[in-house]
This record gives sequence, C-alpha cells and structure tokens, in this order.
Amino acid sequence: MTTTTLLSVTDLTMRFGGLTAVNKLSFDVRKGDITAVIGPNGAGKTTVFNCITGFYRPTSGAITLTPDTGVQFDLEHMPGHQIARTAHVARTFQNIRLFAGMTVLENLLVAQHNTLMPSVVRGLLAVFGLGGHRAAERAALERARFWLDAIDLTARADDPAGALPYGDQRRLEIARAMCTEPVLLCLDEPAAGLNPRESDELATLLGRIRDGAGGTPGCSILLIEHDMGVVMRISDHIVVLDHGKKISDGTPEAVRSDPHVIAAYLGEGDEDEVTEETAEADKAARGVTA
Ligand SMILES: Nc1ncnc2c1ncn2[C@@H]1O[C@H](COP(=O)(O)OP(=O)(O)OP(=O)(O)O)[C@@H](O)[C@H]1O
Repeated sequence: MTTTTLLSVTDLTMRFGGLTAVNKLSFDVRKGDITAVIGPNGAGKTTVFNCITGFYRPTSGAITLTPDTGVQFDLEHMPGHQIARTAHVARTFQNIRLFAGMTVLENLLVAQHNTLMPSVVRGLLAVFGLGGHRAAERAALERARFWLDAIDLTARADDPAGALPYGDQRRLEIARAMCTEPVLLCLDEPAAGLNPRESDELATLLGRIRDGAGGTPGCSILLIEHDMGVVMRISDHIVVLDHGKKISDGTPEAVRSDPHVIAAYLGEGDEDEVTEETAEADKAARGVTA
C-alpha cells in the first residue's frame, strides 16, 4: 500500500538537561513536497533535523519514514549511518562539508562509496570473470556526471572543490547528497550566505530535485531556512516552530498571514541587529527593488 505521507513526526520531544528544545512536536512531510521548517533563532529547528537524521536520540516520540518500497522505518531507534544508508535520508549541514582538496567530480564519487565498496568485492570476482565491478563504477560515474550537469559544473569537474565560489559549493553539496539517491533530502539553511543570483539558482535546483530532473525519480525535500524569500517561493508546505513548539503549519500563504507567526518574528526582530548591508541583502532576497 502506498501513502502520500513520507515522513511522520509524532509527539517528538528532545530535552537537554532541564531545557526542552523540542516539545511534543507533530507534523508530516508529504511525498513530492518541499517542506520548510522555519522559526526564530533557538526555536528548535536544527534539533528536529538532528533527531530525524539520527544525530540525536529523541527523548520521546516517533519519527516514521514510509517510502514506496513498502518497508517502514522507525528512525527514532536507528543510528545515523543506518538512516543514511538503509532508509535513504540524506542531509547537508549549515557549514559546508566538502572535501576541499578533492576535485568536484571526486566529491560526487566519494559520496557513492556505499555502492562502490561492495563492488570492490565484486572487483575480486571480476578477476575471475564473475563480477560487475566495472558496471557499478560506470553507474557511479554516470550519476556523478548527471548531477554535475544539473548544477552546471561540468566544466569545473577537475577543479578542487575548495576553489569553487561559495554558491557553487553549496549546490555541489546538494548534488553530492543526491548521488546517494535519497528518498528524503534534508537541507540545513541551504541559502545561508548566498547572493540573490545564487539563491535563484538554488531555488531552481531544488524545484528540479522535487519534480525529478532528467528522468530521475522526484525526491521530497525537508529544509530549514531563514531566507523567507526562498522559503515562500519554493515551499509547498511550511511548519513554524517557536520555543520548541509548533505554532503554525500550512501553505506559504496561510503561514505568512498567521498572527502567531507574525508575533513570533516580530519578537525576534528586537534581538537581531539590522545593518544597512543586511537590510539590502534581505530586500534583494525577497525580490524588493525599491
Ligand atoms: N546539544 C545541545 N545541548 C544543549 N542545548 C542544546 C543543544 N542543541 C541545541 N540546544 C538548545 O536547544 C534550543 C534549540 O536549538 P536549535 O539549534 O535546535 O534551534 P534553531 O531553531 O535551529 O536555532 P538557529 O536558527 O539559531 O539555528 C536552543 O536553546 C539551544 O541552545
């Protein structure tokens, strides 16, 4: 039986000593959607991500992944490496974690070591004319080249990843995650530090990933993002947290006009230092020209 819900978070609670970072949080991620988790600083967004991807073991609650394969995964009991490898949930981090000294192409091949490692065994078999090592290598290379093309970096395949402009590095990280063929892609602030043109390229890429670029199956996306221009433009569904609790959940239009959300963000505005530079960057990200 197939369901339209890919990920179901139910009554998720995460405590650090006396601090409740996430408090009985429930929400769903539908298949084929871009779902954004937003909220003021310290609202609990990264903690939710860390619970979903196995970096933290939740204090209580359930996190259930139901891909079309029919196998259901209870992520709250699984270690991070199994969530990535068996449940096919991929993630990126707030800070870039590429192998800066490796080439762009090598970064995409390294991501596929899970499929290539067993092929080392197959390589031994190949010596005796029995295995499919070369086929696995060829498939990995094809996948890497496909995602290189999708992020417009084919011409820079042999350059060190660390030499790329910041926005290209961000998209390379996403391409690297896509090389693992995830069913759910979790992105932690993918637009952070991007200029308006780079934010546009990111939004286009995420749309293509969701819809299934070039014959690939579409991939659901869960993202944390502070850039409201990007969030409102690309999200199908938004979950808003404040002080570890859900305060709103719905379409961008519904969330944008929700008084609880407006109040939460107005409260945060007092703490943020708004400089002329950040204001201009924010305006540009929102597409405000005057
Ligand atoms: N490992 C930890 N140990 C103790 N407290 C933590 C830990 N991780 C997060 N917290 C606390 O939990 C609360 C939620 O933090 P979290 O990083 O999840 O918020 P956030 O919404 O992602 O914030 P930001 O937008 O600033 O990244 C904060 O009060 C934070 O200090």
